[in-house]
Amino acid sequence: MIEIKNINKTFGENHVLRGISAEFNEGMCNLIIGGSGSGKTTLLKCMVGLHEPETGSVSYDGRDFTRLNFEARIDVRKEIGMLFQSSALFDSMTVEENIMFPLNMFTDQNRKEKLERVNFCLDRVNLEGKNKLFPSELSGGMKKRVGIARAISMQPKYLFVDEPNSGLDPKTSIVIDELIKEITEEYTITTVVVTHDMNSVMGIGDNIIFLANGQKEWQGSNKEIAHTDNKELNDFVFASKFMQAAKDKL
Ligand SMILES: Nc1ncnc2c1ncn2[C@@H]1O[C@H](COP(=O)(O)OP(=O)(O)OP(=O)(O)O)[C@@H](O)[C@H]1O
Repeated sequence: MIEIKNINKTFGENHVLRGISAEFNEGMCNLIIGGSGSGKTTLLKCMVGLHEPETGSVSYDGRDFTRLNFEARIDVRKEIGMLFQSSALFDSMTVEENIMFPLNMFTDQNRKEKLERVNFCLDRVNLEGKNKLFPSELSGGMKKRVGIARAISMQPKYLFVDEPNSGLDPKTSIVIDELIKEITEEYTITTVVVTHDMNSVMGIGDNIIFLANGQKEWQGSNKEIAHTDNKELNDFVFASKFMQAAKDKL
């Protein structure tokens, strides 16, 4: 479980996060949603240490990341898998080399062991045999799957995913969402996903944190969201006539 308490983050005069507290549960897809500029990515970056919040704590199963020294932070980082926007694959490396990268960085496994892990992860995301392809030879959905394979290569306890569906068609988006959910449940990972995608919210939102005006406006599950009387959340999630009509039928 990851627990954040009273996170405040400013950029100059811009007070982006205002006292955010929340819990992110193990074996669940925990979603951070909110309008553009509401601070979703900033919160994600504060949680993994890419931004330092001015106040607050980020606790990984009882270990307060914000108060750990450099070496202790590296130990926690080794337990974190990340898939950030555009998959962030290294273009000059093959699929195999991309997935092996964290293993080269953080383990002393021999080449055979690393290759076995790469092949296991590739199988897991249904890309067996694609080892020698370069990112330029992959579709957007395949790139995301390679990103997921790399993110799980170190058998993470925590998985952070920023906009997994950006640039994907609706069908491929669902495949990626389902893969994230399966992996989360199968390996009991605490997964945190930043998303704009309302299909994702309704499909995999076990625990949803809604940000508005720099604050946590609402927290609940996809089952609860349809019956919320929170006006801001309602306006955000069911903004389109189509979504409103779908809600009315629930
Ligand atoms: N490194 C930075 N320096 C200065 N301001 C920043 C920085 N990163 C984010 N911001 C500001 O913080 C605010 C929140 O940005 P953030 O990217 O977290 O929002 P978001 O909810 O993820 O938006 P989107 O959905 O559009 O990606 C914005 O006003 C943005 O300009």
